[in-house]
Amino acid sequence: MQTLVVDHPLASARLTTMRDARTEPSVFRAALRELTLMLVYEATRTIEIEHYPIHTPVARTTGVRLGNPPLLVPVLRAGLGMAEAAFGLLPEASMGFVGLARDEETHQPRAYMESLPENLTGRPVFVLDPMLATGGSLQHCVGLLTQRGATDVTVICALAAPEGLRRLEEANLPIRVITASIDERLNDSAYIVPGLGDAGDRQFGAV
Ligand SMILES: O=P(O)(O)OC[C@H]1O[C@H](OP(=O)(O)OP(=O)(O)O)[C@H](O)[C@@H]1O
Ligand SMILES: O=c1cc[nH]c(=O)[nH]1
Ligand SMILES: [Mg+2]
Repeated sequence: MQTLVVDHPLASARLTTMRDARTEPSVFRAALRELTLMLVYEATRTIEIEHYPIHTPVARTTGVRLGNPPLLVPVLRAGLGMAEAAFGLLPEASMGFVGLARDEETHQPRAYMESLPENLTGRPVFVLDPMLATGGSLQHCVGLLTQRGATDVTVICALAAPEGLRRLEEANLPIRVITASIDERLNDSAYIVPGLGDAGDRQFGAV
């Protein structure tokens, strides 16, 4: 499994805003949107392109467009805060949705929503979720994608825990992970340390 840490100063500054417990939800959402732009920019560096002829006002030249736009899959709720930014950079993309909520006691993901194309053979997929903690939620989500034939999955997250990365690595999934930070560890409640708390609650309020 390939893991890319985007440790750009602008990314680190947005992440710091998100980590700070004093940050208001509206500011947290803006920082996540801007961080997502940077992560998606890196994720698309090697995306398939095709060349085609165009005319500028001055001359003929060769242009570039995406050859095989990805399916974007935000993981609800917290991944919703990344959806608009990713779609903005990739207007040619389509979007599917997966809803998962982690049980507070067992830390296992409970699936409550799934809206995905039947066949993902040959289609790149970008999964959007700010948090990779135990890795259970993303392992479940990637499982839904590989069952449909996906073999090229990029997981884009703001923060990852070493434990979750290890779990995904051991599951031998066809994925690469792009994140702004690999934090220290998980605590006894399976929260990332130092982390940023509950990414869903920080954006939308506690439910
Ligand atoms: O790696 P894991 O241990 O599975 O934890 C990560 C998951 O936890 C958070 O979602 P949560 O379950 O809190 O749902 P929410 O987005 O509705 O808050 C987060 O957005 C991930 O989906
Ligand atoms: O630290 C964590 C772990 C799981 N989910 C979150 O939102 N935050
Ligand atoms: Mg949550």
